[in-house]
Amino acid sequence: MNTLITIREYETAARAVLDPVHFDYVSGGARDEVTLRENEAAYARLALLPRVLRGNPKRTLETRLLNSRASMPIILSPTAFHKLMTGDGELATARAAAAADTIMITGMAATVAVADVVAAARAAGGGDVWFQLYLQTRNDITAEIVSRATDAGVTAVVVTVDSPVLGAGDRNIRNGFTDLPPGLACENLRGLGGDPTDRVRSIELSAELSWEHLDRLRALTELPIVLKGTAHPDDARLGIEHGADAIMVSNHGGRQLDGIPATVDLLPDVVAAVDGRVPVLVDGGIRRGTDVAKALALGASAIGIGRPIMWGLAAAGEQGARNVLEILRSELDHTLALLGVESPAELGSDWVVTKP
Ligand SMILES: Cc1cc2nc3c(=O)[nH]c(=O)nc-3n(C[C@H](O)[C@H](O)[C@H](O)COP(=O)(O)O)c2cc1C
Ligand SMILES: CC(C)CC(=O)C(=O)O
Repeated sequence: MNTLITIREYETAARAVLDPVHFDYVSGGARDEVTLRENEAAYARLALLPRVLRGNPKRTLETRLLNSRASMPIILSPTAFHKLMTGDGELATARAAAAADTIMITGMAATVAVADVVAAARAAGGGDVWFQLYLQTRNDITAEIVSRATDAGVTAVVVTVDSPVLGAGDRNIRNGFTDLPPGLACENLRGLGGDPTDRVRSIELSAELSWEHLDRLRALTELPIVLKGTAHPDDARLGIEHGADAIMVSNHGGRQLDGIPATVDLLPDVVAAVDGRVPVLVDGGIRRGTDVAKALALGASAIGIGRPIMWGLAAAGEQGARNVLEILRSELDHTLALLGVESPAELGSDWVVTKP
């Protein structure tokens, strides 16, 4: 699959091989998909302003985030159900992330248990794994899930807070996609079902959750906590007050509230509110190295990609996910060269202009 040279081509390749129901699940968004389209369109509305003759022959993309390091500021956002894309599921993803020497955020809704994901990343030579959590209303269940992730060796917990209820994907409703096919399950919830006939517990999304639940999580783990899915600057501030060690600006790839702004448009106000106290990450709609550079210039310490990895996995398994990461790495490096900088840290808001 080395003939594929852009993320867009991976999307096309994924469409060609996947069951259309699963392609729609991955690629679709909520309702009219306004936010899904906006996430990408907003990057196109921003332009980059290069500087010239700066004598920067060497570049580095090396990034430090919380207690982790990555070879580049491009990490893997958490996405559910990788076994729908490729037989090895999250094991393939973990190997690809390790090969790229970057951070994989494995999901609570993974089809491979977190311990096996971390083991696969380690066996492939490294790459930190973070664990994405949906807070459960029952603290003992949250505690058990976090304890499994901690024992597995993850180095941060990413708490997704944009999902008091499940987003409404019209494509999924039309396709009748409600359940995983037989044989696949959310392995991180195995054995938590209580009822012996339902050994894999269902993921509970709840509108009952409040900042108190985050306080309880803060009390039960020493791992850094990343708050994922904040849009309002005041929620970023509140998150830090309640113990978050990083903020991830995300609209869940346009899969939750349709009509919420593009994440890159939300980013500057959140960065201002956070005021350097903790790192800010962003995901949604990033398909090119130039998009990565724009997000970094607007204050992100790193960016996450969701669908591109899924498309890579669908098109060519582990190798496809690796290629996706290498395409973005090489595009970002090339963009930095054209901008006249030697590292992401040099970028600031004066490198970006909004087109009229
Ligand atoms: C198929 C799919 C499944 C996802 N599952 C989760 C999940 O389980 N937990 C979560 O926090 N975010 C989930 N997300 C959202 C991603 O973490 C991320 O915010 C989003 O995909 C970024 O946008 P992008 O796909 O345009 O890169 C999912 C996204 C996709 C496309
Ligand atoms: C609720 C999860 C199981 C999946 C998810 O977050 C998504 O598909 O966007």
